[in-house]
Amino acid sequence: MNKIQLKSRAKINLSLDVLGKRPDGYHEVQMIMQQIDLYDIVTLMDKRDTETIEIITDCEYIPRSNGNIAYKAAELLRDHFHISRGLEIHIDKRIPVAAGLAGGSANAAAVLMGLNKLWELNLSTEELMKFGVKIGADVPFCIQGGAAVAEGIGEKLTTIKGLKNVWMVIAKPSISVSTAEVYSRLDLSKITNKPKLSTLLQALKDEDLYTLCKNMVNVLETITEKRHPMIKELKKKMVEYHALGSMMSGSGPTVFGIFKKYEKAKAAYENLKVINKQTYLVQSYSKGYGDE
Ligand SMILES: C[C@@](CO)(OP(=O)(O)O)[C@H](O)COP(=O)(O)OP(=O)(O)OC[C@H]1O[C@@H](n2ccc(N)nc2=O)[C@H](O)[C@@H]1O
Ligand SMILES: Nc1ncnc2c1ncn2[C@@H]1O[C@H](COP(=O)(O)OP(=O)(O)O)[C@@H](O)[C@H]1O
Repeated sequence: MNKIQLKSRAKINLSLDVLGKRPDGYHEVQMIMQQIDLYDIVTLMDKRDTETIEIITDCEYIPRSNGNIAYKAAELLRDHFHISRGLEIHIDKRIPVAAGLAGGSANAAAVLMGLNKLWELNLSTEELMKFGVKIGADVPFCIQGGAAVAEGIGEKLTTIKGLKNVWMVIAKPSISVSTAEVYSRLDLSKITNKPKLSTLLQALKDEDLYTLCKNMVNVLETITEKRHPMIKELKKKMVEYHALGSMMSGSGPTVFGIFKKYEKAKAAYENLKVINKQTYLVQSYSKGYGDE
């Protein structure tokens, strides 16, 4: 095999709580992660006439050098296993960049999963996830896929029953947010509204979208919202267009709305697209990765 193609899916956070700060600067989190069917296409091509790793993409917002996290993922495996072959990584970007949707982490996860096959490394999912966390806190979840409670810095995962084929509208305002900056602005002593994990997990088990939507909380939301009032406006609009609930994903600025019926989601999508260009109509995704 000398070529492999994977869908590299985005995630949203159905809840996000920050429990503390570690000595290394990272934060202890507790969050519900849910993959969605919004994806980049990552193609890996084995190159035997060179030893270089090359990123090929039309997207002007991501690095083509070793600053690209997909490059870092390939470099990590190549150096660890002393692989003396080259690689082309083609990234067809559809997930908005720096959005709180883990697009970069999903690309890195796809590279690790793909190279495991292309270079016949025979690593288990757990082993791939250990390499993944060296690249980014969200990478292990992107390898596992589906839905999970993520703890630690995001790498300790418990698989849960997530949302099955639920319609959502995803709206990314045309502003970029730095995850590191959002975490650094968070004052742990000032968090008043925290998500109730057990209530949310029960709602997911019961497929009770109303209770889920009523109880979704992201403690990073107020931080990003303060700088970008557009987030609050988008959430308000989502609800006006009949979303059962709406929240910011991750460190933002993307806002998602959850809908009971496709028709309502479609109407909200059509309306929001007029005022916010990067708007998507998608379903939640409940399976893991695979060659596609
Ligand atoms: C907020 C979340 C929620 O899913 O997602 P995004 O908004 O990035 O999608 C994650 O916690 C982001 O994970 P990820 O984006 O992979 O983080 P990394 O690249 O490892 O770290 C970027 C920076 O964020 C901060 N960081 C990240 C994770 C964490 N648990 N605590 C932190 O303090 C650190 O300052 C770190 O330098
Ligand atoms: N393959 C990649 N895809 C997306 N962003 C990348 C990639 N490699 C590096 N980056 C950089 O990582 C940062 C965060 O990107 P991304 O993963 O899309 O956002 P988030 O962590 O908010 O979900 C951006 O500034 C981007 O330039």
